[in-house]
Amino acid sequence: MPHKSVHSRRGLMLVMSSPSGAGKTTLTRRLLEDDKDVVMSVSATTRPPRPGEVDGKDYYFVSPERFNEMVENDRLLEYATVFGNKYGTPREPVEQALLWGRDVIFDIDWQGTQQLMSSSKAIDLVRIFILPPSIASLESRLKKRGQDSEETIAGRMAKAESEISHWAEYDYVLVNDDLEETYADLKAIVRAERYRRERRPGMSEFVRGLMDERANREAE
Ligand SMILES: Nc1ncnc2c1ncn2[C@@H]1O[C@H](COP(=O)(O)OP(=O)(O)OP(=O)(O)O)[C@@H](O)[C@H]1O
Ligand SMILES: Nc1nc2c(ncn2[C@@H]2O[C@H](COP(=O)(O)O)[C@@H](O)[C@H]2O)c(=O)[nH]1
Repeated sequence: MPHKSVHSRRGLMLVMSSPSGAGKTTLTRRLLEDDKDVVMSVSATTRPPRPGEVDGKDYYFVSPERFNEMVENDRLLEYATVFGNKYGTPREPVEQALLWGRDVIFDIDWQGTQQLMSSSKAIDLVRIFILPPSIASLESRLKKRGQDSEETIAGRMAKAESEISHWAEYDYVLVNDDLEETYADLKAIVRAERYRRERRPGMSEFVRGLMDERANREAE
């Protein structure tokens, strides 16, 4: 049986971005249900909760004053203003999860992704951009979701083009037409990324073991 070092690996930072309504939350939730090695980075936000959203699970819903405090105390890995509200990634839970070799998934916008890229964490990042099959479907998904006012939906649709313009800054681009197909593609990406050589710190030790074994056999 191979030594356990062969299985040790650095956790991934799996970043999901898209225009609002393309489906990143849906895909993220499915992955979290299916794969116990993946944990969610729960963001802090000044936006009010949507019906059914739970504090501490979907977001940490905080006041603008509390958010500013988090920024000043360097408690956020990245933060940005999106659709008029502030959003940010609490630093400590992410660092803790990566230390334990878990993968962390982030539902953040392009500004946050750029900030993570310019930090020391860049080598751990896997950036995935989700596109809708059409602009009409984006709008109908936001309407069908039924959680935002018409005004909010109009605001998000108005920003869709500028969000989409960042697609080329990502490692992978998925067009979320058929949900089952997109989800299968997402799982394939995660599976492959876990095998990247630079994420497998135990591999050198394992290979040294193979060499030693070969030398020992030759000596016998
Ligand atoms: N492939 C799909 N086909 C049809 N509907 C979909 C598909 N993927 C997601 N949806 C639906 O579209 C709506 C928007 O999806 P979701 O909330 O995941 O988007 P989002 O990108 O996270 O948006 P936001 O940035 O506003 O949080 C949801 O009601 C979801 O069920
Ligand atoms: N830069 C960051 N962007 C974030 C974070 N959490 C969420 N988001 C992005 O905001 C919009 C709107 O989200 P919604 O829940 O109000 O629909 C969406 O693009 C998210 O990806 C964050 O911590 N940092």
